[in-house]
Amino acid sequence: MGEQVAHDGFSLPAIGFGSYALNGANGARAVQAAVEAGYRLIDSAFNYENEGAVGLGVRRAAADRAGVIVTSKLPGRHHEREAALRTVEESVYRTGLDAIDLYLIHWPNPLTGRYVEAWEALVEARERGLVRHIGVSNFLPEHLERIEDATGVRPSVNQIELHPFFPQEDAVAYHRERGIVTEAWSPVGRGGEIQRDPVVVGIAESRGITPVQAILAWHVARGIVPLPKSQDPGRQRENLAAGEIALSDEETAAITALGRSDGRLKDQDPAVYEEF
Ligand SMILES: NC(=O)C1=CN([C@@H]2O[C@H](COP(=O)(O)OP(=O)(O)OC[C@H]3O[C@@H](n4cnc5c(N)ncnc54)[C@H](OP(=O)(O)O)[C@@H]3O)[C@@H](O)[C@H]2O)C=CC1
Ligand SMILES: O=C(O)C(=O)[C@@H](O)[C@H](O)C(=O)CO
Repeated sequence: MGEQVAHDGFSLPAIGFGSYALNGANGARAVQAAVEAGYRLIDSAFNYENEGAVGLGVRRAAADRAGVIVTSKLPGRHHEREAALRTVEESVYRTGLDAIDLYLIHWPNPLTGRYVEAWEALVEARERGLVRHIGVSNFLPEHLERIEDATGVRPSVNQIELHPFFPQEDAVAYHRERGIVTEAWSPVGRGGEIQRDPVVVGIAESRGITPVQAILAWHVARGIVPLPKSQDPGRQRENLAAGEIALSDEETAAITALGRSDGRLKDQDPAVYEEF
């Protein structure tokens, strides 16, 4: 249930796995457990310094590597063409895999203003076979339009901050019209206050599911691919199972209504934020 297909036919599972702060031996164990639990989309980034742990976890898992979509992301300091291509090559090397399945520009860094060059480099990396699919993260519509106008290539995915306090209705509608799959980062609000919200708790109790499952089912109902991170195999399974829960339109609308104008977790507005 809930698989999402991009304009180019690239298909993503209903729920993926986040890996921020899963590093070293513990990180590799957590990723291996996630793949063995059934996750088929793993998120990572050059900046997380865990592409090695992610690759090792995927390779160790008792699963068909070909069915697992491994993602990484290009950091802001490497948007220049040569640096970008070197970084992608290094990412592939660190994973120990033949290629990376999905590679994103991590942040547009619009003040520096080299994201079109970075996109051209990702198009080239795909042509060279270093990566299979390309996309972006934290891009606003103006950034999406600029890269497509410059290259004729539309990203398959845009990964953005998205959780009940920040439901991003306009961005989700914009992506849907263009066949760009929306992935949600910090989909359960980094495990904070959202889980105790009375609306979320009420829906969870009425269905006999956990608050985190109610939140993840809300993403799935909206056609969004959430990327929950958990180091714990039990919570990993709990989160993945939320892909089978179908919320009603009323329940989905009630959670969307929790959105706040100041709902971002941190001061990271992609219109001005620059990430190294
Ligand atoms: N593109 C971008 O700019 C960004 C991308 N990301 C990506 O998105 C992923 C997810 O976002 P992240 O910021 O990690 O936050 P999440 O919203 O995934 O929350 C993770 C936190 O929630 C806890 N948690 C997970 N599942 C449960 C559960 N079932 N019950 C209770 N607590 C739970 C985890 O604890 P525990 O591990 O102990 O279970 C952890 O503390 C990242 O890991 C990263 O891959 C994140 C930020 C920015
Ligand atoms: O984790 C990521 O992908 C980031 O881009 C970070 O900037 C993240 O948003 C963060 O807040 C790390 O503390």
